[in-house]
Amino acid sequence: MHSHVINEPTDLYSQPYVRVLHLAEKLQVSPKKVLSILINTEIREYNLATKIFHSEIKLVTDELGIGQSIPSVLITRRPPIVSVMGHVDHGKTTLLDSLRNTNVAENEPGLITQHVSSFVVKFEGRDVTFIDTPGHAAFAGIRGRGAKINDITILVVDCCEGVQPQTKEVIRLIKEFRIPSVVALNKIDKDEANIEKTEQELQENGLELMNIPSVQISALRGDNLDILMRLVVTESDGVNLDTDLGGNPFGFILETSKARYLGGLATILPLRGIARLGTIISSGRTLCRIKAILLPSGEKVKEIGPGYPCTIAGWRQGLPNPGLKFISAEKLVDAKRMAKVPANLWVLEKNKRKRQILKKLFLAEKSRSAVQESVEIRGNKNTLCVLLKSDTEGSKEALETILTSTSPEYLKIQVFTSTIGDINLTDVRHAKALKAHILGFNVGIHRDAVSLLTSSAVPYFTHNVVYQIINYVSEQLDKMLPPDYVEERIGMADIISFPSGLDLRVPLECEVTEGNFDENYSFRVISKSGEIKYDGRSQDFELKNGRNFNVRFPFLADYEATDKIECYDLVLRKRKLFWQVNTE
Ligand SMILES: Nc1nc2c(ncn2[C@@H]2O[C@H](COP(=O)(O)OP(=O)(O)OP(=O)(O)O)[C@@H](O)[C@H]2O)c(=O)[nH]1
Repeated sequence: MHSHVINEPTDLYSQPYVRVLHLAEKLQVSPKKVLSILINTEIREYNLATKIFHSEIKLVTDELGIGQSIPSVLITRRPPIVSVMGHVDHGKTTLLDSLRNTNVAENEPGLITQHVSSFVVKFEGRDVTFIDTPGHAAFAGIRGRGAKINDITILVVDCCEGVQPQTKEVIRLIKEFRIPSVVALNKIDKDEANIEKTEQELQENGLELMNIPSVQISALRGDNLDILMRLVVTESDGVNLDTDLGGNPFGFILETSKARYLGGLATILPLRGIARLGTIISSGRTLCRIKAILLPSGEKVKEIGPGYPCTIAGWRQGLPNPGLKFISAEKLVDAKRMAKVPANLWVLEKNKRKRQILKKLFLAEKSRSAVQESVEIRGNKNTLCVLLKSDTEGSKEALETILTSTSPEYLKIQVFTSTIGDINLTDVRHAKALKAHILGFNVGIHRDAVSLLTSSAVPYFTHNVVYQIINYVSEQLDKMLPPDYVEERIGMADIISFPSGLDLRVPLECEVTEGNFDENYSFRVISKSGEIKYDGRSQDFELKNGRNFNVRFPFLADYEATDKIECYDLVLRKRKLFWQVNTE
C-alpha cells in the first residue's frame, strides 16, 4: 500500500558511482577507450569493473568532448507534482478528497493522525503526487521567483458557474508559465451543468481546448476520475521528471504545524536527493536535523525520495516559512573537508599538477557518502558568477581550470567570460548586468572603465598572485553559505517533581546539576535511553531559591522522573574558508 517509501536497495543511493563498463555503455563508446582515458589520468588503477565517481566520470566526458554533463547513472524519475486550482467552490477540495480516498488506507493501526493536504496517488503502477497549493498568491510568488514546484495543473471549473475571476487567473498563470494542464469540467452530475457553455467560455478566455486535454467529472460522485488520472499521467510523460538521487536533498516547504511529542513539524516536498533520519537541512533561518519522517498516511519511515511529500520533525530556531526552498546543510561538513586539501596543490602548472589536484579532489569526494552535483541551482544565489581577465593565454587557462574544476558542490562558480587584457568598459557593463564579480590576474583597468566600476559598485578584484584571487573567491563563496551553528550546553538539570495525569498547566520542578539555566536559551527533555521528548523554548520559566527552577513546555509529553533537562544555545561558528591558501 505505502509504495511511496523507497523500496529499492538503499546502497543504490549511498553509492553514487558507476562501473567503467557501465559508463562506456551509457556513453556508447568502447569500454577500452574509457579505460585508457582513466589509466592515463594516473589517479589510480582501473579495470572494467572499477567503480568510478563523478569527478572521474567528468574527466572521461571532458576528454571525449561530450561536455560537462554527468551521465545519468543516479538519475531517476520522480512522481509528477500536480496541483489542483480553480475558483472558490468549484470543487478543488472535493476533488482532492475523492482522489485521496481512492488511495489512502484509513485507520491503520499505529499511524499518527495528522492533517496533511499533500498525498500520493498510485495509478496504473505510477505514483502521482498531489499538493494543495496554499492559495494563488503564494503560488504565483513561488513561480515568480523562478522556482518550480508543480509540474502539472488541474484546472477545476464548475460547469454550472462557468469561467469565474479565479479561473481566469489560473488560465493566465498556465499560459504565462506554460504549465502542462488538464481541465476538469466539474459537477456534471448537476442538472444545471452546462458543459458546452463552459467550454466556450474557456475558449474565449484563451484556453485552447484543442490543445489542452479536458475531462468531464463529478468530483463529488467520483465520475471519470480514472480518466482524469490517465490524462495527468499522459501529460506527465512530456515533463522532465529526472532527478538526482545522489544529490544534496533540496525541495520546498509546503506547510508547517505543531504536534504533541514531536514539536514543530514541516511538510516538505523533496525534489532531489534522499532525505534520511539525521540529515540536516536548512530553510531561511531555520535548521532541522531530521528526527522523524512521516508519510501523509502517518506512517513513520527512515528515508524519503524526491517527489514524495512528507512531514519532518527536528526543527530548531522556529519553523520555516511555507513556500520557501530548503536545502541540505551537510555541505557545511564537506566545506571543512575541502579546506583540508593541501594548499601547495593550487599552484597551477598544467597536466601533472592538474592531475594531482584532481586526484586530491577525487579523494575528498570519495570520502563523502554521496556525490553532489548542483544540477538546477543556476543563476541564483548559490552561484558565484565571475568574469575573468588575465594577462596571458597560460594564466587564463590556469584560472579557468582552478575555478571550474574546484567549485565546491552545492555552491557553483560560473565563469561567464574569460578573456585576455585589461578590464574595460564592456566587461564592467556585462558584470553589472550579470551581477558578476570581475577577477583580474595581472591586468589593469582601462581608464574609461574606472568611473562605471566605482559608480555601479560592481565587485572586482585584481592581483598578480593567483593565491590572492583564490582567497577572494573563497571569501565570496563563504558569504553565500547559510550560518553554521554549533550547540553549546549551558546547563543540565534533574526533574524533582512532575504533574500527574499529564496536566499541561502544572510546571515541572527541576534541580540544576550542572551549569546554569536561563529561559533565553533552548531546552531539551531527554529520557534515560537518550530519546528527546521535547526540544524548544520553555514556558513560564521561574528560577526558585538556589539551584531549583520551575518550567513548563508548550507540548505535552510523557515526562518521567528519570528524564534529564538540558539547557543549550546555538552559537554561530566562524567557518574556515573553502580553500585555505598557504602563501609561503
Ligand atoms: N453536485 C456536485 N457538487 C460538488 C461537486 N464537487 C464539489 N461539489 C460541491 O461544491 C461545494 C464546493 O466544493 P469544494 O470542494 O469545497 O470547493 P473548493 O473549490 O475547494 O472551494 P474553496 O476551498 O472554498 O476554494 C461543496 O458543497 C461540494 O460538495 C460535484 O462534482 N458535484
